[in-house]
Amino acid sequence: MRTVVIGSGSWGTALAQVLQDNHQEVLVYGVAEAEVNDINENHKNSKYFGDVELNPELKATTDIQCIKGADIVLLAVPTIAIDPICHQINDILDKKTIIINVSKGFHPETNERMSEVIRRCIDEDKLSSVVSLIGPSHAEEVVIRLLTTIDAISLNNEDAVTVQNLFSNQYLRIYTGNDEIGSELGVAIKNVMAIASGILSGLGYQDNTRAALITRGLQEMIRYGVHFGGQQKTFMGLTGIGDLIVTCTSVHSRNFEAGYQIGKENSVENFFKNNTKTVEGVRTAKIVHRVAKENGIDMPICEEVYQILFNGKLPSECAQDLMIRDLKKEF
Ligand SMILES: NC(=O)C1=CN([C@@H]2O[C@H](COP(=O)(O)OP(=O)(O)OC[C@H]3O[C@@H](n4cnc5c(N)ncnc54)[C@H](OP(=O)(O)O)[C@@H]3O)[C@@H](O)[C@H]2O)C=CC1
Ligand SMILES: O=C(CO)COP(=O)(O)O
Repeated sequence: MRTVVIGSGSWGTALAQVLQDNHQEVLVYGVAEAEVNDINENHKNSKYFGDVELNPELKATTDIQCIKGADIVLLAVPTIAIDPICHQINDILDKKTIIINVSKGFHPETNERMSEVIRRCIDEDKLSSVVSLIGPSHAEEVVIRLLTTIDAISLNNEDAVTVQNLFSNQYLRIYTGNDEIGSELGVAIKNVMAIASGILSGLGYQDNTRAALITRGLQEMIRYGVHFGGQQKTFMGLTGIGDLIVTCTSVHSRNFEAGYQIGKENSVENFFKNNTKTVEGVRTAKIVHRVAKENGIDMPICEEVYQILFNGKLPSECAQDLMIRDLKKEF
């Protein structure tokens, strides 16, 4: 099977290398010539991985026409680029293709999940199915082949199994699942929790606070996910608690890192002035705020993150406000 990975950033490069390690036919398409040249000539993607040596067989191109005839197209671009990229590739695809989504978040205007965006933008006769390859996985660790487990989630079990078999190896183990709603909502909302976790660390709170955040954050994810048709058990799996733990506790997480800076400075100003990284939780916080309000879903942690990011509320005040809410039963 021939796979094209769209996006020469961190996750696209790491996942393409998995396929190359598995001796599959794979090519990376990137818009950034510097990243493409770095992969082809130096066998590195220095912008994201410094001196890490990539599999020397891995190749990249800036020619989008390379998707012609591909059996699988893996989209490894930020959520904001999924809609335009799908429209662009829809004009080029010439046969039924499995589209793999790895992005975590929502469409910025329509609030759609990523699988919904892809199904809307790709013609039915060019789409076998959407498979979301998601779970607890920092590219920085996968690229150096540290043991990782994630899910291939799809409404089409056969395609999920195909993706499972293509990507699984000694360092990456793929499970399959079909709860698209629960899984995609879980991996999106955990980014907001990772920002919250970073903020709390930046403010100086320690282990007790982080455990509280992860546990109560999971309850918010379940409340939101079940409201929209996700299965509660999904949130106990890799795309729920698994991804929540890895992003709320890791120095690799850009969402955690953003939150840490905001907490440390007790202000969002410098983050918004200087950030150039993909921090998906920021847009997700805005969407969750809006959708939760419209649907009467209680999301106190997400709401405080929204107030910090978009309403100028002080992080220190938000942390205190969460503690002095009306007392209640845990479940
Ligand atoms: N990194 C990780 O560990 C993981 C990331 N993810 C998710 O994967 C998604 C992609 O993130 P990630 O790889 O980390 O992001 P990066 O910022 O590392 O890379 C994004 C890449 O997409 C490129 N890009 C942006 N817009 C377009 C476009 N319209 N067409 C083609 N390429 C484009 C960027 O190019 P340029 O450099 O020119 O901007 C860059 O090469 C996110 O939703 C993230 O949440 C999921 C799991 C793990
Ligand atoms: O989704 C991720 C790990 O599973 C990556 O997290 P960040 O986007 O916060 O870096």
